[in-house]
Formats: sequence, C-alpha cells, structure tokens
Amino acid sequence: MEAAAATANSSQRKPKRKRASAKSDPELDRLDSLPWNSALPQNDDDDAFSLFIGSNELEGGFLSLEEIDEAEYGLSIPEPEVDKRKTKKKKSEQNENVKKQQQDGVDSACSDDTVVEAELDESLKSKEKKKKKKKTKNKKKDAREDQTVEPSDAGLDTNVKDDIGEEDVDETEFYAWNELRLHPLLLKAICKLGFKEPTPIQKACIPAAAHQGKDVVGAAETGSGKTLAFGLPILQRLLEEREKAGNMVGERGEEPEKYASTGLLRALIIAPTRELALQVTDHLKAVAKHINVRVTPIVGGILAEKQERLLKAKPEIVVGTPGRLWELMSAGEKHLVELHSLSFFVLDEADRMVQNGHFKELQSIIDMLPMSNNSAEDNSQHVQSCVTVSSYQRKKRQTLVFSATVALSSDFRKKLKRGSIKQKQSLTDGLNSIETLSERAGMRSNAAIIDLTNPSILATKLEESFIECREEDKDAYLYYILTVHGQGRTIVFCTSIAALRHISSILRILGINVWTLHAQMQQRARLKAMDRFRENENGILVATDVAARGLDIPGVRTVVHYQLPHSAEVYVHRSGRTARASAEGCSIALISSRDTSKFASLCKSFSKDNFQRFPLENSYMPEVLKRLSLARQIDKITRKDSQEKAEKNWFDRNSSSVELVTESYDSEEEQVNKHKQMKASSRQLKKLQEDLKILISRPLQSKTFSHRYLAGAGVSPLMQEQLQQLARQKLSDHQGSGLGKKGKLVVIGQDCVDALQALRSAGEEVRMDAKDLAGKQRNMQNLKRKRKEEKKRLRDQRRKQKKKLKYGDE
Ligand SMILES: Nc1ncnc2c1ncn2[C@@H]1O[C@H](COP(=O)(O)OP(=O)(O)OP(=O)(O)O)[C@@H](O)[C@H]1O
Repeated sequence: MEAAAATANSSQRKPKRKRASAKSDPELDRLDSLPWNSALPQNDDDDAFSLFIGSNELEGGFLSLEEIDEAEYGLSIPEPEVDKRKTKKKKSEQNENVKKQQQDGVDSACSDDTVVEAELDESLKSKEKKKKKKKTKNKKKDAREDQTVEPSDAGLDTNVKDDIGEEDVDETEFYAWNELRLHPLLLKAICKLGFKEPTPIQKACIPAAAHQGKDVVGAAETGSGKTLAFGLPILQRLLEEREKAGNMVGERGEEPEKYASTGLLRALIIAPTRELALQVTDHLKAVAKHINVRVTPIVGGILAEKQERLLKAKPEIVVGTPGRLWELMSAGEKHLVELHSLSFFVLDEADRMVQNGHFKELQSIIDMLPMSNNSAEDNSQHVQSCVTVSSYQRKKRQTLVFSATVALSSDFRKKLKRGSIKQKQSLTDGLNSIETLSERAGMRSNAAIIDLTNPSILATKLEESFIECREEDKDAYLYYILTVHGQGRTIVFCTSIAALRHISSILRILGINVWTLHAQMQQRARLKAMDRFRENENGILVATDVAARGLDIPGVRTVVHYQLPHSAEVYVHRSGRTARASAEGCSIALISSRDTSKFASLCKSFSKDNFQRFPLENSYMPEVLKRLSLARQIDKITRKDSQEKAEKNWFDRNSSSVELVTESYDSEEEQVNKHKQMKASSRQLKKLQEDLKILISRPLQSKTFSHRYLAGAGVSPLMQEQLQQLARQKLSDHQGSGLGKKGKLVVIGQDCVDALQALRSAGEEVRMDAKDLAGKQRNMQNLKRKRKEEKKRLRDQRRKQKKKLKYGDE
C-alpha cells in the first residue's frame, strides 16, 4: 500500500520536474527550431505549440501539418546528477512495485499466461543478484554517465535487461526509446526485436496517442514503422489500465474483475487486405508476446470454425478486413458487437479503405460504434450495465487513422483545429470520404495531425528509374532486369490479372521461378506464395496491386512497374515495398508510348524534375530477344492446347451430366488432318523447348561475347565459384604439363548484379529531364489531336459526298 502511494506521489510530482527542466532538453530545442508553416490556418485557440514537418506541394493536398502540445509531448527530462542515486533507488522500488501490480493484473486478467508469470517471478528473484553486477558495470561507465540521460533512470527497467540477458543486449543502444516513457515490458519486446530507436513517426505519435490520449491522423513514408506507431499506444494503454486495476485492488481490497479488462474487445484495427491484416497481427503479437494481450486476425479465407475458436478466446485486439469483420458483426458475433468497451478504433492504410469495395462495409462497422465518444457520461448508463468494464475503460475511445498517402482537405484540418466537427453527421456534407469516416468514427477536435511525408512522399532511400520501350518489348526488358540484375528479392507489379498471367507464364518458360499473388487466388495459395517468396533471398513475386500496400518483406531490392498504376498513391505504395525501415532499394518503371502521359503526371505529382533512365547493356538484347521469341512461341502453343483441352473437358462433363451421347461429326479425312496437326504442333513444341533449353543452359551472353572468356550476365555466385574452381584446376594442370597461356580458362564474374548498384554507377548523364517528358507528352497529345481532327474531316467529307449524291439523284 505504501509502495503504491509512493508510486502515485512520485508520478504526481514527475510532470513538474519535467516542465522545470524542459528548456534544457536538446530534443525540445530541436523541435523548437523546426520551421513553422505560414500556410497553416492560424487560430487564437490553437495549441501553444504547433510543429510543421513536410509540405503540401502535392496535388490533392497531402497532409502537411503536425500539432503536438508542448506540455504534453512527454519528453524525458534528465535529472540532476546529485539526485541520480536517490532516484535510481526510488525507481527500482517503483519497478518492483509495478511488477507486483502487473503480476496481479496479469493474474486477474488471464489465468493461462504461465509464461509471463514465470518470467516475472524469475526476474524478481534474480533482480537482487543482478543489481550488484549492474552497480559494478555502472562504475565502469563513468564516461557515459556524464551524458544528459541516465540509462537506468529513464525506463529500460533492470528486470527487462535481466530477462533479455545482458550479454545479448547493450542497454545503452536503446536509450532513444526512453523519452517515449513506454512500459518496461514493451521496452523489453522492442529490445528483443532489435529496434535501436523509435522511427520519427513513432516518436511523434506515441506521446500524442499513448500519453495524451489524443486521436491521431498519421502520415509517413512507406516502411517507416507506422504499425508500431499505433500499436504501441494501444498496448501501453492496456498495460497502464492493468496496473491501475492492480492498484485499486490493493488500495480498496475490491475484486479485480471490477477494474480489470477481462475478455473485452479493446482495439479494433481495420486493414484493407488480408495479407496486411495478418502482417499487422504478427507485428503486434511480437510486441505483445510478454504481456498476455491477445491479438487475433479476422480475415476472409480463415475457416469459420477456426474463426469461431479464435473469437471464443475473447481477444483484446482484433485486426481485420472490412468484409469479413462486417460479415461477423452483422451476424451478431458476440465478441465483436460488444463495442462499448472499445478504446481504440484504427484505420490502417486509410485512403485505400475508403475506395470502392471497402467503403460500404466500413461505413456499416463505423455505424455500429457507440456514439458518444466525446462524453463518457453519455455512455455511462450503457457501460455501467456491464459490470466487468472498469472506469479506466470508460475513457474516451481513440481514433487513429494512418497511411503513407493520407490526403486531407484544408477544410477538414481547419475543422479539427476549430474543434467544430460533429459526430455521426450525414455523409452528404461535401467532405471527402476519409474525413467523413473519421468524423463518423468519432475523431475528436483536438486530434493530432502528424505528417512526416517529404514533398515527393516517396521513401527517402528509394532510387527511382525508368526504361522507355515499346509495349511489346516490356517482356524482354523485364527478363533482362531479372536475369542481369536479379540479386535480392524483386516484386513485379501489374495492374491486370491477365498481364500477370502472361508474364508469369513467359518467365516460367524461360526458366525463372516466380510466385504470383492476386485477388482471385485462394487464401491458402496467397499465403503460400508469400511464404515461398519470403523464404527465397532472390525470390521473384509477380503481383497485382493487392500486394501494393503495407506488405513488409525484408530484402526486397527491386520493384518493377510492368504496368503503371492508376494513381500516384498506388505508385508510392508499390515502390514502398522496397527501401523499407533503414534499407535501400530501387524501382524501375517500364514506360511505353501508352504510359508517357501517365508517367509525366506521376513525375509532376512527386515534384520530380528528373527521373533516371535505368542503364541498359544493349549488347545483351539480341540474345534476350532470341530467347523471348522462343518462349512466346512455346507459350502460344501450350495455351492453345490447354484451351482446347479445357473446352473438350467442359463439353464432355456437361454432356455426361445430362446423359447426352456425343458423336464426332468430323469426316475421316478431317479427323486424320486434326491428328496430323496435333502431332506437328507437339513436334514443334518439343523442338522449341529443346532450343530454348540450350540457350538458357548458358549464361546470358552479350553480342560481343568472346569464347576465350567465360563471361556474361546471369552467372550465379554458385556457378561463378564452380567455374573459378575449374579454371584454377585447369591452370594448375597446365602449369604441371608445361603448357603456356594457351588453353587458360578465364572466368569473369559479374561486377554488378544488383539493379540499385547498376543505377548508381550509371551516373548523372542518363537522367531525363521532366521537361523532356513534358515535351514528349505534348507531342503525343498534338499527334492524337491531329488524328482526331483528320478523322473528323474525313467523316464530314464522306457525309457531304453522300448528301451530294442524294440531292444529285433527286
Ligand atoms: N523503431 C524501429 N526501428 C527499426 N525498424 C523498425 C522500427 N519500427 C518498425 N520497424 C520495422 O520497419 C519495417 C516497416 O514497418 P511497418 O510495416 O510498420 O511500416 P509502415 O510505415 O506501416 O509501411 P507501409 O506504409 O508500407 O505500410 C518492419 O519490418 C518493422 O519491423
């Protein structure tokens, strides 16, 4: 009890200390020095501290404003040196207390979490032992202690470090997380994941959502860690509530069930695709591993019984796609319709969510949310009827809306600033859908709008390029990229399933193993494709835009846009499958004359002056085209065959189902001819396949290939190693036999197999000015206009002639 009171007192004192020393904090100084956006709507009632990051130069008005309250920003303030020892002691007491409360909370919340109990027990026992060790260690770190923030003071709990194992983790590497004041168990999980510091979007969102309880609209580049930017505040709040529940139990001696959240839905996260929902679930599970918070996916393709079983476990966090969620909610699924306990409503990839195919279901889900988000009292009658809901849960529901490409109108931003948005208003108020949905979901007027997108909104470590080619040569260039620069994982994006089928078929014939992913595939096949792609470090995935958003697969080095997407947003998301977190990557767009105007508008929307041409070694192209021509012929024959077979099967199946006896009406001669044709085509197919086999059995050779050297693209590292061994062996044999230079086998490996490297070493001269592109676009438009005019002129001429003939006849 005393310990609890001490915790409470110290937590009451904490903010004062922070404010007093706020001026000396370098992080605040840095934030203060960031530029103000004069374009922001000014309002007397504005928060005292407004921060602008990013810009609003894009068409369509991407977010360009961040509002964070200085006082509530929650930065960790260094304590004076003299107080350190005292504070450390107090902190370790607090930590011990926290652990106890937590154990209580965990116990009461769920009895089946033996892992957490065992870990906490162990950590409490070993704490004393490790404390001594730590003191000695701290002495050794005098130099580091001179720094402003003391590591052990600022959050990385000793228990946490004990659990991770000090030999594995250097706690000093995780200092950067301290200012976010996350729960020690969350820090532990973060340390285990090896995330040294929060990403900028996490730094900005966590204080606002976790400590200030604000609604958040967040925009940041692809791969910047947005999942944890909304995931950590959810877990933090659940943990805090548990601790408070534990305190209440201790102080008042009341039943823990009265305060603890047992088996209630606390957070509903909605993502646009199944893969993304499953990925978000996995990501959150990895962080929630040690805190006994259940995270469950609700997506199409999961068996109904399994889904039922998952929901019976009453998960606190549900991540789902709108379709399946609404299907279950509208059927009255018990866990999903008890929404009064919901503390977080999250829309991931929000802009996709409001597009066709999701909007209606999402709207229905939102309409099911309890209305009175602004005043807890309004809802209290309903809430009080549920005895298990603690007063902490009755706090306002938070709405978090995230994407890499969120676009809000300045109107909506003004509204948020003014605090004049209404709940559940009509959809016909003229606002665009994302805003309407946010409002209907209960987005509050003091929402923090955090935009960390750069003017081009593309990931900073992404190198972009293009290849200008004829539409019919796209296959050849794709094959070239995959063969010559296929190191690392590659995703090839198409807009249509027909194109995807065509490419994957051609590439497979050419001996390139590809996986496919599109919306018409069965869920199991989709997941299998993803798994296989993930397993292979040089894997190739051919996908439609179902894979454009959110998918987080490490090691994707290259993204190829075989067909350009319909919007700039989709281009951003597609390209964002590479250059994620701190990695680098490149994107290559294949641009035919059909795509020129689309490409020009893309450049415009990303404020790009120039785009780099992807460097090509044209001497490889004759060989590429030779292979491709064979592959196309093979594809044509096999397609025809399989189509005929399918048609025959269909006919046989249907005729037998209606007990129809079918006879062939072909004459004998016709039948013989057909048979001959089939035989010829099968012979031709065999021949083509053999020819291609010979070609692809050797590395792709340039036109200038010299047979004195074994060189060329497509030499895999393994093949190169084997050839080098062979060369060494030959050389020693020759030296032994007294042969000279003649007969020496020289192996030249690839200098640069990686597309990114090739792009970087290509230099500036291959850059194409956006003005060139604009000029080309103008020419194309002129040409189109002239053709149209010519057609019209001809039409008019014909009409006149007809008239003349008619009147002449009369
Ligand atoms: N603080 C961090 N430090 C290092 N890596 C991180 C950190 N936070 C998240 N990551 C990793 O970064 C990768 C991208 O994260 P995430 O998928 O959340 O990005 P995102 O911003 O949602 O991307 P997208 O807009 O494409 O959906 C993941 O592999 C994640 O594990």
